[in-house]
Amino acid sequence: MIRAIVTDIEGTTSDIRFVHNVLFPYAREHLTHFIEREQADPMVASALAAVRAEAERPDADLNDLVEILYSYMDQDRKSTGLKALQGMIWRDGYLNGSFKGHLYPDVLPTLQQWQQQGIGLFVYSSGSVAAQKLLFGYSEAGDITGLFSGYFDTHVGAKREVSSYRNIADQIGLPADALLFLSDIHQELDAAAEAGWHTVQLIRGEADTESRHRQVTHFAQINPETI
Ligand SMILES: CSCCC(=O)C(=O)COP(=O)(O)O
Ligand SMILES: [Mg+2]
Repeated sequence: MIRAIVTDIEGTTSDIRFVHNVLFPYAREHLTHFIEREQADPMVASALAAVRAEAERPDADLNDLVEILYSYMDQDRKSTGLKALQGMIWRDGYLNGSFKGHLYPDVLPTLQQWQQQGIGLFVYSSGSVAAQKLLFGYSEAGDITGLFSGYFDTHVGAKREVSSYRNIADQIGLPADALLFLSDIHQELDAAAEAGWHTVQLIRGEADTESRHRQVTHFAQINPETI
């Protein structure tokens, strides 16, 4: 029996184009000024230290860090330091009304239904937990963070690693076969399935012919009671 559902964001609850055409360019545009302005903030300093460590460039100055971060953004590298900084930059964009978090229309009513059924709801994204809370806190449907019991980011591990799903199951405190992971990326679902989770793939765009996971186009097609 499914007792908790963990959902990806990009391509699952929200349009990949919102992330790639709105969020990522906003972070890119404001990165240099943000780092110059906020470098003394302990959370910014900690994220910059993480980037120096990841790049194995302990002596990198601000110019070097901007160059490294631009290259990570070009590669869409799921760097924990970059993701922390992007989340902090997006905060300004949400607060000043530059954008709201995109949600597919089927997402909110189905999450509400699952919550009423007593199913725990969680998020797992490469975006930082702070960025996840912003997207759902300033979503097109208003603040829906109350639906979620917890959030996970790359601090538990990368999304294609089996150990990440074991870590999440430990933190939620449920056995793997009581957990359902929703994602658009079959490699992430492969890792979750190897950890013993149930999986469903969201196909919001083109079909994925390489996938061995059950595929749906909307959340409303998923009935946790029959999984
Ligand atoms: C919190 S929305 C931004 C998501 C993000 O930054 C990202 O890189 C999405 O990556 P994912 O592995 O979750 O598809
Ligand atoms: Mg995704």
